[in-house]
Amino acid sequence: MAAVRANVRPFKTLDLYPTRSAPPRTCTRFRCSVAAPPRPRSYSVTLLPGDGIGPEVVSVAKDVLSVAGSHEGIEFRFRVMPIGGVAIDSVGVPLPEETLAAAKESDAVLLGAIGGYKWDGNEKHLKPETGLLQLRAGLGVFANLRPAAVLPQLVDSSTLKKEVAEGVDIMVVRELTGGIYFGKPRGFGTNDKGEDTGFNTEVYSASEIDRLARVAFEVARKRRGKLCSVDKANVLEASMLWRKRVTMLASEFSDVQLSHMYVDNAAMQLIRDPKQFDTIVTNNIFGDILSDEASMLTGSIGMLPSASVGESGPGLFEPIHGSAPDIAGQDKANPLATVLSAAMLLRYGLGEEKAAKRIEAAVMETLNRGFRTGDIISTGMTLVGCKRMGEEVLSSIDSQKALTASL
Ligand SMILES: NC(=O)c1ccc[n+]([C@@H]2O[C@H](COP(=O)([O-])OP(=O)(O)OC[C@H]3O[C@@H](n4cnc5c(N)ncnc54)[C@H](O)[C@@H]3O)[C@@H](O)[C@H]2O)c1
Ligand SMILES: CC(C)[C@H](C(=O)O)[C@@H](O)C(=O)O
Ligand SMILES: [Mg+2]
Repeated sequence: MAAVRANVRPFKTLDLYPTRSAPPRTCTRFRCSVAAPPRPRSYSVTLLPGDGIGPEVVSVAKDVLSVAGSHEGIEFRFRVMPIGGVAIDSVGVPLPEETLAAAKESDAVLLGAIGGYKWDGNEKHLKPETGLLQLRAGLGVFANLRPAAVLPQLVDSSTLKKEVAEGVDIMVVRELTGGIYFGKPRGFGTNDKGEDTGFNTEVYSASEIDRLARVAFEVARKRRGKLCSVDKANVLEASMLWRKRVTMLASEFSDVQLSHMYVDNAAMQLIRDPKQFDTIVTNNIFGDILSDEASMLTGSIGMLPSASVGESGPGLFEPIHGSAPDIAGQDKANPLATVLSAAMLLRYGLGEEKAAKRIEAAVMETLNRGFRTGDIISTGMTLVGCKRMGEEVLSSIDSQKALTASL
């Protein structure tokens, strides 16, 4: 494994849709041409179920990974580690050293969700969310890809009119390890009137913007060639630099059509006419908010996967939703965001395109067969829980296999 880690991994081409071209065996994303090392067929995956619905959805995704992998001759070595609230309760910190070490040593990391009411009042360093931010920073996964595509089967689950929602296919490229989430100074203080204050700092360096923008241009190039950079450059200095750097980089990507939009307008345009967007690139906090908004175009936040990647090392794959404490432990969670994150893990984390496609096709087939969790239910469909949805995806994988065998 050490030899693999010393090289750029073969994984991360940025074609996020299964119907498009297969990934090359060299890394194009960062303009390097290092030959891909021989591809192992046995992978270590660190599972971080976390809190709330996290364990429920990760359990389904683990089974789906195992079965899809077995059909493609892939074996997984899973290691389950604590993060978030469960880690605080068991070892006193939201990201135990052992968890970060295991994640770094593995080939890919799959996370469920963290957080819950129980820990909401904790000090910052003892919040589950702090553990997640430490994990992202520790893995150096600065580029967070959040695809929001309206599947034909779920057009009626969108809260928007059919003609507005149909055909939406957006990729949000969110900066993940900088900006106001990590900027200093931050903290609590007192102003000159003796009032309590709380403060954070939105700060970006040119190199942080450049590396993320390059990923976004490459994503856009492989999609429909349109990149919209979302900022607040009419007010914020960090956004002014953001816009300047993104504009400068555009000359390296003359085949990509770059536009800029203020974030308040972008929030409105996403609802007014979402089909105008192809790829969106934005900072950490705007990306957090806009991707939740974009998820609702597709019917439910329970459908949206994500992949977070850095320049080297394992990627982090997680649904964009949280721990959903309101439905945790009730077998009501939609596991498909995590199942689709597992597909992204195979494609972008491990370069296992066929297995990724197998999972995505099984999800489509399961929806075609009418199975829906409560968040995406519509008239005439069959309401199922989290576990049953997982079983139906597994059965769809097996029926694909049977079909292939009979051809
Ligand atoms: N990456 C993460 O781990 C992550 C992301 C967001 C929020 N959180 C944490 O999760 C906790 C709850 O946050 P929140 O309520 O603002 O957001 P949330 O995403 O957990 O839930 C928002 C709403 O969406 C629903 N929902 C979310 N995922 C679903 C799924 N898979 N299937 C069906 N319905 C689903 C929930 O039931 C809830 O009504 C907080 O502690 C927050 O910090 C964690
Ligand atoms: C839980 C929180 C730290 C996290 C974020 O803000 O990045 C979440 O909202 C997400 O979208 O993954
Ligand atoms: Mg979020």
